[in-house]
Amino acid sequence: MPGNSGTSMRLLSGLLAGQEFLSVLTGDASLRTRPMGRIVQPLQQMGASIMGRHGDTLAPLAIRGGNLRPIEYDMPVASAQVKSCLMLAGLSATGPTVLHQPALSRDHTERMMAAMGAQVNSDGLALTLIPTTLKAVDVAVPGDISSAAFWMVAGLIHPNARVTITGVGLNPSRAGIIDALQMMGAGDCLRLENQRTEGGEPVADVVATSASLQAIELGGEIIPIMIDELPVLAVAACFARGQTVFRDAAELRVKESDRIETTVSELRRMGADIDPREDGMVIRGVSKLTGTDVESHGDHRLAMSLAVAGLAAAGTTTIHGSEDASVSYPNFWEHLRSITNG
Ligand SMILES: O=C(O)C1=C[C@@H](OP(=O)(O)O)[C@@H](O)[C@H](O)C1
Ligand SMILES: C=C(OP(=O)(O)O)C(=O)O
Repeated sequence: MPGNSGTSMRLLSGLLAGQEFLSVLTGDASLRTRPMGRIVQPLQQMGASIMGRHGDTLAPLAIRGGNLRPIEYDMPVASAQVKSCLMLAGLSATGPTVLHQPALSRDHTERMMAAMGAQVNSDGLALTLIPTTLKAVDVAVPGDISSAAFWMVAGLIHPNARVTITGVGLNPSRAGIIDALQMMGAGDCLRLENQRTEGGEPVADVVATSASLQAIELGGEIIPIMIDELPVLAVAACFARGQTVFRDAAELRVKESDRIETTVSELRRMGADIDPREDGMVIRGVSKLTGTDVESHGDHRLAMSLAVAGLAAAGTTTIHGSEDASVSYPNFWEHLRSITNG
């Protein structure tokens, strides 16, 4: 079955651009609509031969790599996927790769490559990678904060909840959701316990209990460090007092679904007062959501966000396409059952 991971396609393209053989990468209908020009164009500048549909901007991508030139590149989007793709290609270039980022995005690739012996220097928004052969290391992968975010929001918006999520990775380039929930007034209802460092990354247990949240305005540099959490934060905003605004988040339109349109349409079905904006959404808190039939639109994060909305809604919520959750969280429904059964 064709896959659905933009991250895999973009990172693999970077790796394959340095290999002297022909590769063809494709995916499901959603992945074949995701913008690939953002990686194809700089990889072509490095000398890789890449062809794709629609002027080399859409998969399937045919890549014949090898002999890459070093580039200095101004990244038009704050994307960790583009950055990681070019770093992987840069490993086999004939000189240093220099990237200028418009804003910081998650830095797991920088940390992991450095741990594997690569020379990676970050200076503000500029990043330089000197090509090296990586050495193998044992890696402890911390719990994924994007998956944990569903339980944080569930614990905060449910009227009678206490949820503990153990071993959550809190890398500062990923932890925007904690800051956003604190700005919404979560306070002691969202606590970090047993803070420690594992595998070079900050980790803690996160405890979320029922809270009274207030609206916030969110935009600018926090957006790339919590981009995948915006759909579930929209659910939290439905239960907050006042009007929440997300801006500078147009990237949501080019994820597995157009997450601005799909989050708005599905939460509206449940009674949310939510409007789309070109680069975000506006959500006014309501006293309750009501369970009904909703649709995942082939998007794992939407399926799981709707489950969280359903937990706090009155009546039954039926999520069509609930199996999509397995794209990033195969045990999601099992974990949901275990927290609801106490
Ligand atoms: O590097 C990654 O693994 C990811 C980066 C983000 O994409 P962008 O950095 O392109 O926004 C995020 O949305 C995606 O789910 C995973
Ligand atoms: C992993 C995700 O997406 P992608 O398909 O971009 O890898 C995501 O949306 O959380």
